[in-house]
Amino acid sequence: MAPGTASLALRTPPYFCQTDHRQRCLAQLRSKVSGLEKYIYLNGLKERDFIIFYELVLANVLELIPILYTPTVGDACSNYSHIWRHSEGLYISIEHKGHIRDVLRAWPAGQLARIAVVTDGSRILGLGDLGANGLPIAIGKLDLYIVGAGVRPSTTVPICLDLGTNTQKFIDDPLYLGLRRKRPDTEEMDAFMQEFIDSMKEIFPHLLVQFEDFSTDNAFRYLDLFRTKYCVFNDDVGAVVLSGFINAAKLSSQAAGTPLHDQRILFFGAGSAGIGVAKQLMSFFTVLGLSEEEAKNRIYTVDSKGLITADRKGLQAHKTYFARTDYTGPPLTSLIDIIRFVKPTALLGLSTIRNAFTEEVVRLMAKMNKRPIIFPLSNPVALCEVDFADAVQWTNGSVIFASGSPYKSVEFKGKTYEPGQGNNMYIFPGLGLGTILSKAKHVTDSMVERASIALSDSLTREEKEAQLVYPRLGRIRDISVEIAFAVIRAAQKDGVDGNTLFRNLSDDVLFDTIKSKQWMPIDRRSSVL
Ligand SMILES: NC(=O)c1ccc[n+]([C@@H]2O[C@H](COP(=O)([O-])OP(=O)(O)OC[C@H]3O[C@@H](n4cnc5c(N)ncnc54)[C@H](O)[C@@H]3O)[C@@H](O)[C@H]2O)c1
Ligand SMILES: O=C(O)C[C@H](O)C(=O)O
Ligand SMILES: [Mg+2]
Repeated sequence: MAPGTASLALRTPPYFCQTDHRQRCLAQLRSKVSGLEKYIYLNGLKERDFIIFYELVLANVLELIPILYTPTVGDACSNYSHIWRHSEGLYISIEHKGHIRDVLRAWPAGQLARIAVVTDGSRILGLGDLGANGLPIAIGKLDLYIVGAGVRPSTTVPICLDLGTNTQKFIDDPLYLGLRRKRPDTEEMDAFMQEFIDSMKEIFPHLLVQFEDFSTDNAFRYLDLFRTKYCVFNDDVGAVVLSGFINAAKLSSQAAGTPLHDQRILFFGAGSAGIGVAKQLMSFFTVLGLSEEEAKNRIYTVDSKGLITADRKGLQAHKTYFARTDYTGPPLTSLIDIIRFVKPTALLGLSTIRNAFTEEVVRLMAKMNKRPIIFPLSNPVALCEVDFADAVQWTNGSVIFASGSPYKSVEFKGKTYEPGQGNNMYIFPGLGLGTILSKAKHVTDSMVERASIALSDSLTREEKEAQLVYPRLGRIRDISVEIAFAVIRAAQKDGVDGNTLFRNLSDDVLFDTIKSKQWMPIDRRSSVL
């Protein structure tokens, strides 16, 4: 026997079968009771055998995505310093300032890197400032790119910027993984971010950067500062809601017998997500022929102080655009009073306030609308504005519903109701794939908008008949191809595509080309580096 063979034979049981082992792993996973235990198991499996890991996720998308991603990833982030097992992403600390390049060089992907998700942990989902515990959100998003769009694992770079945290309990936690200091002031942070983005461009020249879960002001500021110079975007200020809203508005207008542009949208929550989504929804009206002013007039925003009006003192910059000038009375603070004033056809929640859409609120929406659109979009589930079963019951089944986090179907009066999931996970995988394949220099507004429209158009006839507003998640890979296709064509139209060869491809050939580029877990060379 050759040296070493005996020990190898001892390591692998003689009748070991890979297919059985997949089933074994699934059984082991399912034997775990809590979501967090399942997350830890999957995380270990990925480290041990990334092929089996991705095979299992691809074969069980509906069961496993909610563990790797929202909502369970929220628990993983909250507890990350305690459940940490091994290094799995890149930490860049504010103490690395001056030599960020060297830290980036240590990541093995180098020139092969195509996509990074970067968080500074300052607003993870609706869970607040989690500091260095934010890394799993970047990993979860990248798993969606891999599973949902077929991006090659070895080209992904999860990054957590460790700039300290303003959450004292983490600073006091002896197991906390990050820097024990408060976050820097704007000047120090801006200088760090500029060096970071310049270094990224130098070390990873072909990289698309997704900013994720930065606190509101920084989310807007860094996107504005960097988006024309680098290939960056932020999916939290974005597109998925437009897709679902287009389909929801068709159903609700049809039921009411009113024109589509009569929709009036009330945003409960006016942070980076609320205002970002509101801006994206402007195009719903402008493509119907309304002017910018008319479109803006159909959107109302609410924050913790009530309906946002232009006469409010000290209004934050990002809230001024939608501030109302048609209300000058005493501040309208109760959601019921606001709904009575606005008479919305659609109520969207991005407030992080659990159960903010009370029975009274939901019943009032149903009284005012034959088919009220209610989208409680705050993540994770524990912060969702209303549960699906309640929304169905309180509207007697008339609600058109989509939430940020997943809900199960419910039975009501002998009928099955299927919820929509208005989560940006439908958009960013395809948007990323299209951007990478077209080698786009920037992510333009129309690339994002086309991604959104492609998603709303992607419903099958059966899904339309079932009155869904989003396609079923099990089809995410095919949906991502449709989105990537639309994104590539939009990049070409805007002249930002670096891969000009795609311009000459017919639609059918481009479609097949995108499909052929999707990574499948059969290629062991594409290990998670
Ligand atoms: N579904 C999705 O795809 C998606 C995408 C992005 C963000 N989100 C979710 O949206 C939520 C908000 O994210 P963000 O970045 O805008 O957070 P944020 O903290 O910046 O904004 C929260 C907003 O809610 C308002 N608010 C807080 N308490 C309120 C109250 N009692 N009444 C009325 N308004 C109140 C705040 O004033 C603020 O305007 C998070 O839970 C996040 O997970 C969902
Ligand atoms: O991460 C998610 O589930 C969606 C979104 O990016 C969020 O911040 O809530
Ligand atoms: Mg996010």
